[in-house]
Amino acid sequence: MASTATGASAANPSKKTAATEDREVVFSVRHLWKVFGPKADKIPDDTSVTGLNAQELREQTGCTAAVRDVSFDVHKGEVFVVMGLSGSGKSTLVRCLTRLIEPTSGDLEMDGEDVRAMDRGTLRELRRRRASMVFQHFGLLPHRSVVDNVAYGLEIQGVNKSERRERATEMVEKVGLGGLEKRRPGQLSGGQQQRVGLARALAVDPEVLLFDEPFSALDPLIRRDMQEEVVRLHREEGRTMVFITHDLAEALRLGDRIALMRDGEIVQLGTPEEIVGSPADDYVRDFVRDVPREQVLTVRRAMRPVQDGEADQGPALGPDTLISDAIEAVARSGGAARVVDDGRCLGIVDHACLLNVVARVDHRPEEVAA
Ligand SMILES: Nc1ncnc2c1ncn2[C@@H]1O[C@H](COP(=O)(O)OP(=O)(O)OP(=O)(O)O)[C@@H](O)[C@H]1O
Repeated sequence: MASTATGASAANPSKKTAATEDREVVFSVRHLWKVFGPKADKIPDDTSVTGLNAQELREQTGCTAAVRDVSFDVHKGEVFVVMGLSGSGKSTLVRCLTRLIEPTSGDLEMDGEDVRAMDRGTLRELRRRRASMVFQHFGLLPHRSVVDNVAYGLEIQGVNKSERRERATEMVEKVGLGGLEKRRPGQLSGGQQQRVGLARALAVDPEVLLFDEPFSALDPLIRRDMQEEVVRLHREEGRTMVFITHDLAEALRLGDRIALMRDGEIVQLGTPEEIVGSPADDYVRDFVRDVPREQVLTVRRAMRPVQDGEADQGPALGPDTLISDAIEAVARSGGAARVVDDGRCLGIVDHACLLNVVARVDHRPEEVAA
């Protein structure tokens, strides 16, 4: 299946999607392939093998298509999450964006520039200044202090000492490590070390931050802390982020949009609400089966048409109100609530529609009655 940027479910486009569609494109990826193995470059154009599944392809050609005909855009200011099980192609895909791994075929642009045509010098600059990677193993220099580790990227850029000190100190402060500037990495906890890695990536003020499973080695509480840190930084700075994870809860918490990968393909690309509320196939449905829907889906998905006399009664909720909050509002008022946008009543949520969403009954109450 060719994966496209329009792979997002159109059934119930949320506001988030509408907003991101108007945005500037940072990365544009079209029909991207990365094939490992003998004569890899022949695979993408060979229609006698492109239809094979991963195992058949391996058996017949000795090749692995880690990324397989993938197309999508990353919009300015969004958190774009690449999610999938181990071996689904997440790291390969994200490394292809800055050619840390060389794509086999396809088109790849950053800010409208052809990344595949860039020479080594331009690429180096792109990785240093425009698209910084934050790794799981953050690669801190053990004999340098926190602040010198953070300043390292600036040093490579040739920024003078006093300026890099100043910027590094500011970043250390920003990620909540104020007071620990002089410590060495070995004197920090795992979470603190990860913050140093994050501060180092931020110090060069890149247009995009690329995160490769940065928090997977952290214990759950610290991990949650770091996720909140990323959300906070994103909210404050609006920086574009591409975030790899195999953890669905992390993807749902952080992502404006999520690309769900399987065997090198994007099986669905959409907002958390689209992925959870309208899974593209049984694989995705199974993937999201245990997600508490009321904490991801909004009243847009639950509401029913307004009937006579309902448009000005009951509590008013915005269309992006989570089902869990709507349940509370409806329970408190004892009756139905209105979904109101810009003073216009879009629909009604009552006990039955809210229960239907939680119970995964997708038809509307009036259809049940009919
Ligand atoms: N250098 C390589 N040579 C051959 N095959 C490779 C190479 N790198 C990755 N692969 C294969 O490509 C596929 C995708 O790997 P990739 O590391 O991108 O997956 P991932 O989703 O990031 O996995 P994980 O979550 O375990 O890091 C896997 O089948 C992997 O074995």
